[in-house]
Amino acid sequence: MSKLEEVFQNKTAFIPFLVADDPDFETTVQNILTLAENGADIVELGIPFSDPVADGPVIQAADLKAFKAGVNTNRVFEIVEEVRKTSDVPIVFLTYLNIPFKYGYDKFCQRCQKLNVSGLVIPDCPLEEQGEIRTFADKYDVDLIPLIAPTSGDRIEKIAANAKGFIYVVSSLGVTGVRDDLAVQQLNDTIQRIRKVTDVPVAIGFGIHSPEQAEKLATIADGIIIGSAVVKIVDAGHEDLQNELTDYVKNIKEAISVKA
Ligand SMILES: O=P(O)(O)OC[C@@H](O)[C@@H](O)c1c[nH]c2ccccc12
Repeated sequence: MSKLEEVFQNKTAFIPFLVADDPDFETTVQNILTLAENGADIVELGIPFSDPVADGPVIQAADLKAFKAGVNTNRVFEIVEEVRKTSDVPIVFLTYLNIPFKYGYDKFCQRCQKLNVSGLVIPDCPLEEQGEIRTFADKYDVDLIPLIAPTSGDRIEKIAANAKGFIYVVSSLGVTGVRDDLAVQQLNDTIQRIRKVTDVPVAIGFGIHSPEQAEKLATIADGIIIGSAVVKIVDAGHEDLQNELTDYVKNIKEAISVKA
């Protein structure tokens, strides 16, 4: 069982998402630590990319802030390095394929291993195109987290059977961002198909923001991923940001712990 898979043992994992360097280096480090200390089981850290095709307005705006702050891949690794001085919280990167490609797959995955970054979510890299990066991800024990979308159809079993770490089930079509109407029954059907071919944990993301939604989804999934709603709190930039994040994580954590 991979390190990430172990995180899901006996609990529903909460996986909040942040954009690295939004709005700056220090705040990102502090935000990760606050999320970790108050219940985040895995932190998904986005490496900003200039053409984030799967991202909605909230995350795109956060990416722009990070670019203004001067973000680049090395700096994202330095953020993790800083976090590692005080925290072992599991971290996965969300990034588009061009970022590790330009950095060099070997060097990128090696640095992930060194900093204990356990997985990569790469929305523009379908299973069929993983070839090259997979060689290095395997070499350095970094899990490539596959995405399964409502459009995955016949490919669900094949994607699931090849998965390590966890499987990211995308709740709805379109781009990232808060939604009120999630098709729980349809998601459950997808998850049942996945469970027939693998024991790898399944986490749901896209559109989730409220404790009520999280609670409902926790009855069918092993993990809950929340991005835009967390990024919105960060980008409001209130002085008591750390308290706001703390309250948010605690509420979600509590909601998903009362699993039926
Ligand atoms: O923002 P949302 O709707 O809560 O969705 C999660 C999400 O932000 C995070 O996992 C993510 C950020 N960018 C992505 C691109 C593709 C898939 C997933 C993501």
